Order: sequence, then C-alpha cells, then structure tokens
Amino acid sequence: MTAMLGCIADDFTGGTDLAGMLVKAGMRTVQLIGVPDGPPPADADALVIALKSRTSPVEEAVAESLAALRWLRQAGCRQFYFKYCSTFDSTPRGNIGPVAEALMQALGADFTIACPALPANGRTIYLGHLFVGDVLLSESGMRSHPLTPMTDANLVRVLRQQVSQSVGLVDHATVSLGGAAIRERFTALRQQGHALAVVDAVSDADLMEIGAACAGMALVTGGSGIALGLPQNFLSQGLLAPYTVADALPATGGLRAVVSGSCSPATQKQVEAMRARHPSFRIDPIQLARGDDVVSAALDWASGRLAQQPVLIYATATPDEVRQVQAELGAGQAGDLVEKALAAIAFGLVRAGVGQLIVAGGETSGAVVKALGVRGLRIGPEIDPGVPWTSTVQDDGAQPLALALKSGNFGSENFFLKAWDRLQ
Ligand SMILES: Nc1ncnc2c1ncn2[C@@H]1O[C@H](COP(=O)(O)OP(=O)(O)OP(=O)(O)O)[C@@H](O)[C@H]1O
Ligand SMILES: O=C(O)[C@@H](O)C(=O)CO
Repeated sequence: MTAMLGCIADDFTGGTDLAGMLVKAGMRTVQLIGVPDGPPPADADALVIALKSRTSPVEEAVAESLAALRWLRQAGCRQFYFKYCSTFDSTPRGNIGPVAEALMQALGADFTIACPALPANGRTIYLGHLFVGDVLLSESGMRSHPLTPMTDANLVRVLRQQVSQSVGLVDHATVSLGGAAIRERFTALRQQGHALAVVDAVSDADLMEIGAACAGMALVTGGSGIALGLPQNFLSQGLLAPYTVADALPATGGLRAVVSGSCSPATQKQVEAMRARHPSFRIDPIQLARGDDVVSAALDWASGRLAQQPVLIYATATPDEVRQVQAELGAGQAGDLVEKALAAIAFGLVRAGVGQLIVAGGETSGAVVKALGVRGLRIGPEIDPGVPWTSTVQDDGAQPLALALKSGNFGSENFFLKAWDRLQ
C-alpha cells in the first residue's frame, strides 16, 4: 500500500514530533531527512520529510518545500501536511505564510487551515491567540528566541503579515460544535474570500473534530496536534489497516551524550538538571568566532569521561547572554557558528563510540543530523510528549544510532536524566 499522507516539516525536531504523533494515532510512519533521491520506503502510511527551512531565506524554504511536495506526490500521497512549530516560530517575512501559499498554489488548493495547537504541551489557541501554558505566546520565553522572537500572540495578525491572501478565523464557539460545523465554517470563510484560516483548539477533543473536518482537504498546516485527528479519516474510508503501535527499536549500545544548542526555557532547566549530576562542557560562541579550536577541546574533554557516564556539551545560554553574543557577532553568524561546532562535536562523539545521543534544539538537530549523514529515522518509544527515541538509517551503512531530537521547549526538567531508561 502506498503512503497516503505526505508531510513536510520545517525542522528536524518538529519532524520527529509529528512522526511520533502519527505513529501514536495509528499510521505507520517513516521520517526522511531532506528530499530523498530514491524511491519511497515500502509499508508506510505516512511519510515525513524533515527540512531545515524554518529560518532559511524565504525563497530557499519555498523551493525546498516544493521539491519535497513533488517527491511526496510521486510517492502517491493524496493529502499533504505542512508542519511548523507549535509556537508558530517565524518572522514577519515568513517562512510559514510563503511556504503555505506556495504549497497551496502547487496543489491548486483554494483554502487551508493554520493550527499550531498542541494541548499536551500547553499550546492552545483561543480567538486566534496562541497561549503557551498559562501565558500568551508574546509573554512566554518565545519573546526572546535567538532566531524567531515571537512578540505578537495574535496568529491571524501574524499570518496576515506573511501572506498575500486573506486570513480568517474559526473560533472556539464553532470548533466546540464539532466537525460538521467546522466544515461549514470553512465553506463560509472560503465564500467570503479567505484562503487561510487560523483554527482555535484548546483540547485534544477539539483536534479530533478539526481533523474530521479536514477530510479531503488537499493541504493542512499546523503543529503536530492536528495529526491526532487525521488518521481517523483514512480509517473510516477503509484506506488504513488498523495498526497497533510497534515502537520497539533495534537494540543499540554505545556511550551516551547530550548535545544542546537550544536556549529555550525548558532546555535551560534540563541543562541545569544534567549539569548538577554529570560532567558538562560549555561552548562559548565568542571563542568560536575568534577561531579557537573549540571542537577539538570539547572532544578531548569528552574522551576521558564518556566511558564512565553520559556527558553534556552545550551552548545553551540565558537570553541576556545570547543578546550580548548577538550584539557582537550578529544573530545569524552566532547561530551558524554554534550549529556548525555542535554538529562537528556530535560527529566526533559518534566516532568516539557514542551510540545513544540526545540533541536539543531544532536548528541544532538539523545541523547534527546532516553532519552524521542520516537518511531516515525509525520512530521508537516516546520519552516525553513530542519527543520519541528514534533509530537512524544511514547512507554509509553504519550501525544504527539511537537519536532523540528534542524540541527546545519540550520535555520535563529531568529529560536528559531519564531519557536513557526508555531505551532499556
Ligand atoms: N550561546 C548562544 N549564543 C547565541 N546563539 C546561540 C547560543 N547557543 C545556541 N545558539 C543558537 O540558537 C539557535 C537555537 O535554535 P534551536 O532551533 O537549535 O533551538 P530551539 O529554538 O530552542 O529549538 P526548537 O526549534 O526545537 O524549538 C541555534 O541557531 C543555535 O546555534
Ligand atoms: O511543534 C513544536 O513545538 C515542535 O515540534 C517543533 O517544531 C520545535 O522545533
């Protein structure tokens, strides 16, 4: 059976978040790293192509997303899903809006939704406003994100800045009436000339109804939450065999390490918790900019310690520290330097025998996964909502690596300490 749902994720942690959600919701899912050049894998109901396009120049993000769409269409997919962050990470230029519009145009779609809600991780949308836990997006840690600071919680307003077409809202009063009412509202909005609509959702039950209303919609866009409600459509059409989650991974051994380039509040707490119990090495972007060989220093430091216990190598810093570094180097250069260094360190760690690796941060994960030459990921057991262990499929035929790609703001405080237990 060919895959039905073709997904394009704008970063790698987001890709595993979505793939894990689809697996839990009953679809056999394979995550692919970048646009593949070979044929689609057999026996997958859903395919997730993970790109690193969240913060690339708009034209690049659009071109890569369209290439991913072409491949997914050739693979036989009939519905498409553009996955972005549950905190709507973007800038006034994009990339969420321009990519969504380009995909719509390529598919001949005149309407789509935008719904980043993920209640399991505290992301809810009410009257178009995105909440993170009990605060508005603009009052959450996302207001000082190094690359995509989010200073407006009104998603209708944020999306309107990024697109050329009209953006409407499906409010919670409608969503609470269920799938048929939501569908009617889609039709009404379309007739009023809206091409996109932000959809309120405050619970998983809302997401199930939204999913039902999206049956047959060529393109849906959102966080991983709406994946909860889509498989039921394929099931009820008899296109999907009932499937019990098989999330066991092939056994992996090897040493353990955490590489963190996320500066999000959740990661900061997780780094502190790990630092209190395990050896840790801090990467200083200013030293990188000076040309110091920080990568070799980190790997030399790790080599004597890895055999005893998991180690942490991190660039994670507070918003004040990040601001200072960015003032000196520029946000783009600082991010790039840190990503390249952490990717080289992860590569060195794997060569030194690390077989179970956690990477924190979407951009950071993208850089690491590319450096490791990973071609695809099999989805394994969930550590915390939105973060499964995965096992790598690599071009070079290398031994599979257990890899956990942790979104910046996901995971409990002891995530780096407890994650290993899920592998046993
Ligand atoms: N000390 C630092 N100073 C400046 N920039 C940094 C520093 N540490 C990390 N960075 C950069 O900040 C960015 C963090 O983005 P990343 O996507 O990896 O994490 P995140 O946004 O928390 O995760 P997610 O996208 O999964 O929510 C990266 O480009 C990283 O290189
Ligand atoms: O949706 C989320 O919050 C995550 O999957 C993510 O995209 C983080 O980069």
